[in-house]
Amino acid sequence: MDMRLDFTGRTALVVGGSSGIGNGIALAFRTAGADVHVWGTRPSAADYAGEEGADLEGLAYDRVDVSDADAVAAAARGFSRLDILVLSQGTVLYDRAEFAIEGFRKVVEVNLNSLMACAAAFHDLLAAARGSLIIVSSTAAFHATRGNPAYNASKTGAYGLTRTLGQAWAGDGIRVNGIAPGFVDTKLTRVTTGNPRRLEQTLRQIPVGRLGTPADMGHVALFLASPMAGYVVGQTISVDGGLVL
Ligand SMILES: NC(=O)c1ccc[n+]([C@@H]2O[C@H](COP(=O)([O-])OP(=O)(O)OC[C@H]3O[C@@H](n4cnc5c(N)ncnc54)[C@H](O)[C@@H]3O)[C@@H](O)[C@H]2O)c1
Ligand SMILES: O=C(O)C(=O)C[C@H](O)[C@H](O)CO
Repeated sequence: MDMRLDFTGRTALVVGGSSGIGNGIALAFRTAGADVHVWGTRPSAADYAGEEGADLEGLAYDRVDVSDADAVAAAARGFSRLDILVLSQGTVLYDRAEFAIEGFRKVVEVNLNSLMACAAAFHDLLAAARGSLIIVSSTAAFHATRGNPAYNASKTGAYGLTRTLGQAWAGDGIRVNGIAPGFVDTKLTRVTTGNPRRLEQTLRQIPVGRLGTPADMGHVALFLASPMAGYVVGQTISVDGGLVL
């Protein structure tokens, strides 16, 4: 039985790893010994300095806009090996902006289309490494959150993509799985957590009675990428304190 969570000598890339959930996942792989790269949207790692939930110490940062598939392919050519790819990029629009087609397209581009761009760009390296791809969707894949048609549809799409790539690429040696976070305290959810009334309503819906943390997501990502999950394919694990129940 191989119960090690030791990723020494492995290379990981976490898209969106410079903040929030992606950062929690990147730090988990860093702690487990991996050589960790992160992609984000700001010009340099220094632009995240001092921001809550952004620890880039020891992580190799590059600015890559993953909604540009050519930029993704070009950046991927800079890698000679990749064992673990985590796709944690995401965005959401408020004030009904997702009901207008421009807003809808913008969100789908980042939350769904870019997943395929990244996965395709790294397929060959992941196959050569018999590696692992982890897609971060959301419990919004399973229940509608008000006012976010593009967010919810893109997350349901991410869930479907995880199953489909899981099936299609298992034979290539790549295990594809997903994490569906519930409600995690990051800047994406500040609109809710920063409002005491909304925060209280949210907490009432979570059986364990607390928000999730990026570290909660990191622990599950380590498991999914490890040999302990060697027979887990195409699955999305809800990591939500019981929210979807
Ligand atoms: N916070 C939650 O409660 C929650 C719940 C469920 C799912 N999620 C999902 O988790 C993921 C991470 O979100 P988060 O909460 O950590 O928020 P976040 O805003 O901290 O993270 C989003 C990340 O995506 C990156 N990103 C956005 N657009 C990009 C682009 N065009 N190119 C490259 N990178 C881009 C950002 O740099 C950022 O690091 C998202 O997919 C989000 O939908 C979050
Ligand atoms: O993915 C989720 O469920 C989130 O919590 C992210 C968003 O903040 C929320 O869905 C928007 O209403």
